Amino acid sequence: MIESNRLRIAIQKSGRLSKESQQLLKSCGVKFTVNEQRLIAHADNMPIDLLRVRDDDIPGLVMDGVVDLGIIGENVLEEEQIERQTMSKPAECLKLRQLDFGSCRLSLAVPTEFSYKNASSLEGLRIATSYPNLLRRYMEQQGIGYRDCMLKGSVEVAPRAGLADGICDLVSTGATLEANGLYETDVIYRSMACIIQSTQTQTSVKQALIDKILSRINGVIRARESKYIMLHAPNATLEQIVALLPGAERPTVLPLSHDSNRVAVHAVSTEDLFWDTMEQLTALGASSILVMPIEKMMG
Ligand SMILES: Nc1ncnc2c1ncn2[C@@H]1O[C@H](COP(=O)(O)OP(=O)(O)OP(=O)(O)O)[C@@H](O)[C@H]1O
Ligand SMILES: O=P(O)(O)OC[C@H]1O[C@H](OP(=O)(O)OP(=O)(O)O)[C@H](O)[C@@H]1O
Ligand SMILES: [Mg+2]
Repeated sequence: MIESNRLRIAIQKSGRLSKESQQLLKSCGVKFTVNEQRLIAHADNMPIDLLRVRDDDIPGLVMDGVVDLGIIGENVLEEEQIERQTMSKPAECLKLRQLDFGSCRLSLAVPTEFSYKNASSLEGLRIATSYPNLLRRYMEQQGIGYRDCMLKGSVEVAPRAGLADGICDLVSTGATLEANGLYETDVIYRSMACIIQSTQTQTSVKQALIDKILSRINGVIRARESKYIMLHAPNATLEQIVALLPGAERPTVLPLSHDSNRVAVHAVSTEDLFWDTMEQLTALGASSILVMPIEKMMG
């Protein structure tokens, strides 16, 4: 690790993970301003530096101990790990936790006119991908021989351009596949963003700061997944109403002034309250139902 008493965190400079990575750190109380031209952003209120890089570089920076933490898609992490293992390079890092964004899957896809039965339909054919290691692992598991066409971008256009017969690329809504006349056949890897730590973090001061950030991330994600619910419930249906609140434990029940037939119920729910549950609550006589976001949670 290059000596520095400031914690270094690598995040994607620009792309699918950059806004949410920055937002997550801001929600954890790290104050910084990003200058689009600059590689490094220094936090004003904590000894933390953010390194803004291509996402492909993040796992290597963490595994080589150049930075302490990184926020990265599990797909890129796993790809780099296999790559480094094959080349006998350091491939160790600690996955601290999965995050709540960057959800996508790595899938095989073929042109709409391709008659596909299973992965063996691709035997001997050429597959374009930016993830040669994850693709190879899957095809080896299936016992299928294929040819690689390594592309860093524009993978979806490869079949139409005559470069490959099929592709192995990231899918979220499927809109990009559809726009390119392709359909998804096999999901080979499901991915979310995650936060990783170098195994070389040296000082206890830095480790304490990492522990603090991680505990705050846990709080931010728990809060994002939770809702604060307030409603008025008739005494007669109180039990049924409380039972309908998703994941709510021990709600607070308060008397209402000038109304002895109803009570106010306040509860923290670990899930969103969906419209159909709201309608069931109303059918049980609940009124003044308020569902509010929670900003922070701890303890
Ligand atoms: N459509 C998507 N929806 C949600 N998450 C996605 C989607 N596509 C990719 N991701 C996740 O975001 C990560 C970054 O995707 P992005 O397309 O920004 O990468 P990139 O083009 O390789 O960027 P870079 O310029 O940093 O190399 C992916 O590795 C994956 O984990
Ligand atoms: O299934 P969809 O919702 O259409 O998403 C999938 C697309 O999203 C990603 O690319 P991105 O848009 O991030 O651009 P990129 O090709 O520059 O990486 C990914 O590489 C796919 O091309
Ligand atoms: Mg990349």
